[in-house]
Amino acid sequence: MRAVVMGAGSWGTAIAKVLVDAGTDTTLWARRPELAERITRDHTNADYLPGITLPDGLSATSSVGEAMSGADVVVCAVPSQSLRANLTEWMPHLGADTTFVSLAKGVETSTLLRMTEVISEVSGAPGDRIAALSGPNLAREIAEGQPAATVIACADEDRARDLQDAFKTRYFRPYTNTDVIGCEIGGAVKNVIALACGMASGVGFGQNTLATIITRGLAETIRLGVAVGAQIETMAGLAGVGDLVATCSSPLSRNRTFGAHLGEGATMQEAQDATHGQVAEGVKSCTSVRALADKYDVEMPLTDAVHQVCHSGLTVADAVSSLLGRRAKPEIYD
Ligand SMILES: NC(=O)c1ccc[n+]([C@@H]2O[C@H](COP(=O)([O-])OP(=O)(O)OC[C@H]3O[C@@H](n4cnc5c(N)ncnc54)[C@H](O)[C@@H]3O)[C@@H](O)[C@H]2O)c1
Ligand SMILES: O=P(O)(O)OC[C@H](O)CO
Repeated sequence: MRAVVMGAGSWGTAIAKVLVDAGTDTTLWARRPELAERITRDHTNADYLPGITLPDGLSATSSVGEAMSGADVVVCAVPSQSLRANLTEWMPHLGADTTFVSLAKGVETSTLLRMTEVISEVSGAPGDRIAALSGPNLAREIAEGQPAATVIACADEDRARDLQDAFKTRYFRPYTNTDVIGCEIGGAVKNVIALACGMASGVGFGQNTLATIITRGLAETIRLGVAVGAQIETMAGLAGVGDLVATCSSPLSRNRTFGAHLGEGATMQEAQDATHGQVAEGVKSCTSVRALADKYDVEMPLTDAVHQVCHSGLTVADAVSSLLGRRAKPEIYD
């Protein structure tokens, strides 16, 4: 198997390292030629993973044709909202039987499609050739070789098992799952909930508040997931609660950090500037997740509050009052 990872940000670079460590022949594509040169020459990606030494066997290129030549597996590691445009540019270089692996955690704002649906629409590939990889996987920790697990979800179980072999190392343990919808909804919604946790922590609230947001965030994830066809067990797994807990708890999370800036009183622009060009997917996906919830008539008050803070000028303090002022109800309801 030969893999190409398209996108040399923090997760693309970390997952390329995983693939090489797993013994899979892998090339990394970077948009900027100078970054590709530095990765190949110095075995570092100082822009995204400073201090991490990349394997000697990993080379990078900024040529799409060179990167994709002979690749059986194309790993899509660009942000959700730019996946469609990137994939359209890559199309002339794709092989006929390519397997796609989506790493992006988001829902397209213009169409409300999940990332595997975008890949299918643009490439024409059937769903059984498209997998999603998702789990509690903060890029830096994985790049450091800290033990973690993930989920590789694909409708074709044999293909998922082949990918499991291609990504499995002594520190990175992929599980297979056929519930692609559940994995993608879990990954998209947790970014929005991590923004809420960051806001709470920025305001100065402690662990009770965080646990409340995580747990009620999981309830929102499950309600939306079930409505769009996901299995509840997936949301209780690594790509659901696992990723939710990791992202909502870690200062390494860009989404949580973005929310913390807002909670501390920063403007959206100031919070954006503080990301140094790295993507906090939930900022855009709160709009599409909320629209998806509206479409399926699912109640998602935390998502709604995050959306209003990010896009309608609601203050974090007013968001808290509004959430706590909602009518009383049972914990579990349809
Ligand atoms: N970083 C993580 O810990 C992590 C872990 C799991 C999943 N993810 C997901 O992986 C996806 C990629 O995230 P990342 O962490 O690598 O992001 P990043 O911000 O570190 O890097 C994004 C990469 O995409 C490129 N890029 C940015 N905008 C682009 C555009 N318009 N067109 C083409 N390329 C563009 C950048 O140059 C960079 O190489 C996101 O959906 C994210 O949610 C990230
Ligand atoms: O840094 P974030 O907030 O994009 O989260 C990274 C990963 O998705 C965690 O699994």
